[in-house]
Amino acid sequence: MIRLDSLKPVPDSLRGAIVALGNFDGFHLGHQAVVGEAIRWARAEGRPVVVATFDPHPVRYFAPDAPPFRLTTLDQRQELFAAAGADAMLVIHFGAEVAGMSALAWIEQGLVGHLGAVGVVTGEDFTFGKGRSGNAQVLSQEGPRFGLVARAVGPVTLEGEVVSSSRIRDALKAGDCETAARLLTRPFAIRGAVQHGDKLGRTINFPTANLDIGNYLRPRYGIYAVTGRLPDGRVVKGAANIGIRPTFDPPKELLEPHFFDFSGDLYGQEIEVAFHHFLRPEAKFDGLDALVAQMERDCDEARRLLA
Ligand SMILES: Cc1cc2nc3c(=O)[nH]c(=O)nc-3n(C[C@H](O)[C@H](O)[C@H](O)COP(=O)(O)O)c2cc1C
Ligand SMILES: Nc1ncnc2c1ncn2[C@@H]1O[C@H](COP(=O)(O)OP(=O)(O)O)[C@@H](O)[C@H]1O
Repeated sequence: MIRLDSLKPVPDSLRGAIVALGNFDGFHLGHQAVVGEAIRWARAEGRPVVVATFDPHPVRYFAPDAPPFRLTTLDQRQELFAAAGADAMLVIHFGAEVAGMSALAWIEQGLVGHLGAVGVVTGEDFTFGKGRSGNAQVLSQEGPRFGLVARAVGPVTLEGEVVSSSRIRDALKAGDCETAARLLTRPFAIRGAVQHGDKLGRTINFPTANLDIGNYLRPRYGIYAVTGRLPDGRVVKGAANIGIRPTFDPPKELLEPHFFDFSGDLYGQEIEVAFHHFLRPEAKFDGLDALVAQMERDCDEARRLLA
């Protein structure tokens, strides 16, 4: 799949596209409905489909000190959009220039001028442009002057409530991976390169692949039943600690999965850890024996839950 950059020209083959405009972090059920509508429309007219996303997230620009909240990285989003059937992902670099563009400039210069789009799909509540003055109604009123047709997709509900990124974040902050997975249609997963740690895990027979949590939303700290996707595509089961490992000094924020029935060198390799079930909060243990005994119970429980 092609990755387009809002600062670079768009290849001719992608002009005349139907664009799904949004942020689509998480690519939850609601996002899937917007992108799905763009894909059906494009297929019917034999046009390419471009899915837009922002980097950094506009909230990061307006509130630089807000705690991390991302549900996916750009790479994860690109794979999800590709699997849904999109032809390209457009990364809109969100800075002072984009933040200051009027809704009309978004339409005329961005969607039509830069991208050459002929159709745009958004969620009914999506806003864009300076002062959030742009929305689905503005797109359908002003777009046709520039040859752009707009469609809006209504909210998707699940279990009686609208699906939203904040609902997913709230679930994850409460350790409720199961709800998050239903709204996302897949488990929340953190991807990263395995780093070197204290080399203590192997001495207690629980090696853990250490990952930085980066800009991801922090799920409730604690121990989880997880699966890991390894670089060769293999999926392995495991138990992971996410948090500051209070038994150890100094405390350090990490995601540390121990995979069952696996041995191998993962250092420097990119893996993805999916969160399936919360087991317990992190605890501070008096000594390694007590910690190891608890880790054995955690692994038993994780195996049972993942069976
Ligand atoms: C399933 C599991 C549960 C763990 N629970 C805790 C815990 O409750 N408290 C804690 O301080 N460390 C806990 N740890 C230990 C640390 O995450 C990690 O294994 C230890 O710091 C050794 O790390 P190393 O990879 O840097 O050698 C747990 C690890 C695993 C795999
Ligand atoms: N079953 C396993 N689960 C996780 N990592 C494993 C496993 N077996 C081997 N490893 C390797 O061992 C490393 C972790 O060993 P550990 O002693 O905890 O060292 P560190 O402190 O550097 O993380 C991982 O990064 C990975 O390369």
